[in-house]
Amino acid sequence: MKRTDYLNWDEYFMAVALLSAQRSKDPSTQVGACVANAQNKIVGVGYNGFPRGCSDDELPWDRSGGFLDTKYPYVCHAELNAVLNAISTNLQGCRIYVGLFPCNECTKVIIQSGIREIIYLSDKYRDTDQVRASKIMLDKANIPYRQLKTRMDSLHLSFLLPEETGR
Ligand SMILES: O=c1[nH]c(=O)n([C@H]2C[C@H](O)[C@@H](COP(=O)(O)O)O2)cc1CO
Ligand SMILES: [Zn+2]
Repeated sequence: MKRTDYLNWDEYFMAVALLSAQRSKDPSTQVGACVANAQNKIVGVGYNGFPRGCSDDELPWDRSGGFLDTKYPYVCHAELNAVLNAISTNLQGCRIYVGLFPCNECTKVIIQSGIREIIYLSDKYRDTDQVRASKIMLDKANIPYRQLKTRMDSLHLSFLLPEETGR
């Protein structure tokens, strides 16, 4: 009898996005993204972080203050990193799984890369003009977006060996 509680594809790619988010140093919002192609192969992952060579210890993670004293001008969003880290710049027919609804800047990157669907978890910034602009562009470009519906609230990973957990 095969297992019945295995992850479906949507859950699997979202879990990869959430795992990637655990790499983020942002103290307030950790975002991960995972790009899967039509064959259900992962072709890119990313999380929010400062550009390569820009030290996490020198740039600020603050949310408020003068613009240059906050993270906002510097941080690369998870979706941008996932697309840039992808094995090809042509992501025609791919889906992107992301923990947070993409902002307008990432939406432009997503559309231009050829991604054809967005699956997200949180839409906590839905009342911002950035997210409104995202949805205007996605609707015009005929790129569907949907919130992931899943049976599970959480997923447990253990680094213990099976013999150590007694399972
Ligand atoms: O789609 C997104 N992808 C993404 O990676 N981010 C990042 C940028 C910031 O590091 C963080 C948002 O920070 P905050 O929630 O503190 O404003 O999440 C933010 C968004 C939504 O704007
Ligand atoms: Zn963004």
